[in-house]
Order: sequence, then structure tokens, then C-alpha cells
Amino acid sequence: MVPPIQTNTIDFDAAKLQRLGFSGKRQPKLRPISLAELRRQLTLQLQTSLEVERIVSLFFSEVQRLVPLDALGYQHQSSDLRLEYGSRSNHSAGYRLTHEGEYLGELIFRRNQRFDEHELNQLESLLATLLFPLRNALLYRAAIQSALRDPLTDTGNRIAMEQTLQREVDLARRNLQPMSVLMLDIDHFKRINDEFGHGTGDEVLKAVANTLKTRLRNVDMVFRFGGEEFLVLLSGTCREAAALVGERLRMGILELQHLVQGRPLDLSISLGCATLLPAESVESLLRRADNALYVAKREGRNRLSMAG
Ligand SMILES: Nc1nc2c(ncn2[C@@H]2O[C@H](COP(=O)(O)OP(=O)(O)OP(=O)(O)O)[C@@H](O)[C@H]2O)c(=O)[nH]1
Repeated sequence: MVPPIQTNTIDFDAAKLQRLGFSGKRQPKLRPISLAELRRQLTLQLQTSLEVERIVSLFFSEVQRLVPLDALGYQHQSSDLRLEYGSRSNHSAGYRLTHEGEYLGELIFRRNQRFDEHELNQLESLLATLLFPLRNALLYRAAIQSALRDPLTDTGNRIAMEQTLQREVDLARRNLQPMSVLMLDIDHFKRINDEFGHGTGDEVLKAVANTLKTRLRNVDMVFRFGGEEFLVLLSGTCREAAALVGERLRMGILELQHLVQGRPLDLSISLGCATLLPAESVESLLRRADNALYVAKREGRNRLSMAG
């Protein structure tokens, strides 16, 4: 008889946090602590995550063992980060965080009661524990984001498209919301490359992506998933509204004045539109949009075709 195999799993992250005296759950009343001890604990605790959100919220809850706070705000504009913990209050003490000239964002401590000099000194001393973990987390965030972006057009890439589509399809189904996609392709793009070179082709791709972005709402997402093929994801959008958006994009590209050697280039796109059916998979949705795009091309280009 084969003896049963015993397997043990240790969640190192949680175990490590527990050893450091942090349970992971917000404690109603944290034990007061000295500045030196809190600095020591924070230095260890803040190393346990690479997520900016987690690091800042951990900092917020732990700092209160020494200095009571009502709220904490953090923002780093170029990373598109704006975090708020707690409730807004009258008094604030703001810090611009930099390390060796590198900008690491702005942190604002808020409280209904004014901060005194001693408390500000303590907060400043604790801020030092935040610098390296925050810098690493910002770098990690930038690396993840660049892995999901197409550098030429600054739109999402194919990996981002696949991840986002699955999430949006799940959400649409759970919330019983409509959702549509537009698959589009620049017409006769090969001719542009052949006639003017790849450099010009690349500039056209950028100009087209820009036009798409400026003609869409902020919540709509654009992905470049192939050479000159883009996908626009329209959450909460039914078939009729998606058709209007598709036409708006088509007109936007027709009106685009992209100059090559001083002369405007004739540019157009063809589009296929599909709206999510009940219980439909991502693959099927994309296949229907692709088929519709094929019809738009076959029927003469510079047009929108709706999937059946
Ligand atoms: N400049 C540039 N060209 C690219 C890039 N990726 C793909 N291409 C080119 O895109 C062209 C696509 O050509 P086709 O698939 O024949 O399509 P088309 O000429 O647009 O014709 P239709 O789609 O049928 O209107 C090819 O010449 C590719 O080399 C890129 O990143 N930059």
C-alpha cells in the first residue's frame, strides 16, 4: 500500500507578516509603540509587497500606532496613481517624496486636529522607511504596464487585450450589461509602406491610434493586436450605440489630415462590429467581429459591417 503523501503549504507572505506582528486584518486598536521600534517594524513590513496600494495602506495603518491620523492621500501622476485612505479632514501635512533626485510622488497626512512640531518630526522620520519599498513598487508597476503596452502607438497590446477582454466579458455577464467590440484595420496599408517606407507606415499607425483615442470616451479601450489591426472595447455599449461609435471612428480617420512629403494621405479604415451574445465566449465574439471586418473589406473597404 502506498502511504498517503502529506503536503504542507506555507503562505510565506502571510507567515512573514504574522512574525512581524502584522495580522493582515485591520486591527481595531493597535498597540502604541516607540518611534525606533515602529521604524524597525515598518522597514521589514513594507518589504513584503511590490504593490503601491498595499504599501501605502500598510504605512497608513501602522503609522497610527504612533501618530493618530484621519486620512492619508498619495498620488503619482505619471503612474496614474491617486490613492485615498480614511475620511477627509481639516488639517493636512503634505510631503513631496524624492530620492536622489527621483520623484516618488506626493503624500498628504490629514487630521481634524492640527499636527504639532513633534508629530511632524515623527512622521518625517517614518517617511524614510517608505522610500525604497515605494521606489521598487513604482518600478514594478511601470514594468508591468510597459509589458502590456504597444510602444509605437501607446495602446494596449495583444496580451493586454486578451486579459482585459476576458475580464470585461465576465463583468458584462455578471452585471447583465451589454458589451461590444469593433475590430478595425487600415485600408491598403501595404501600399503606404511600399510607396513611402516603413517609417511613414509607423507614423500613420501612430496618427490612426491617436485619432481613435481622441474620438472615444475615456472608459473605452484601444488595443493594437496585429500589424495594422486594432480592437476597440466598448463596455456597457449595445449594438446600436457601437454602430454609432464605429461610424464616428471611420469618419475621424477619413478627416485625418496626415501629411506625407507635404501632401495629405488618403486614409480610411474598415470595421467589423460584434455585440456579446448571452453565454458567448471571447473567442466567438472575436471571430464574429473578424468575420464582419472581412465582409467590410470585401464590400469595398472604408465601411462598417455589423456581425449577425
Ligand atoms: N510600418 C509598419 N507596417 C506594418 C507593421 N506591422 C505590419 N505592417 C504592414 O502592414 C501591411 C498589411 O498589409 P495587408 O495585410 O496586405 O493589408 P492592407 O494592405 O492594409 O490591405 P487591406 O487590409 O486588404 O485593405 C503589411 O505591409 C505589413 O508589413 C508595423 O508595425 N509598421
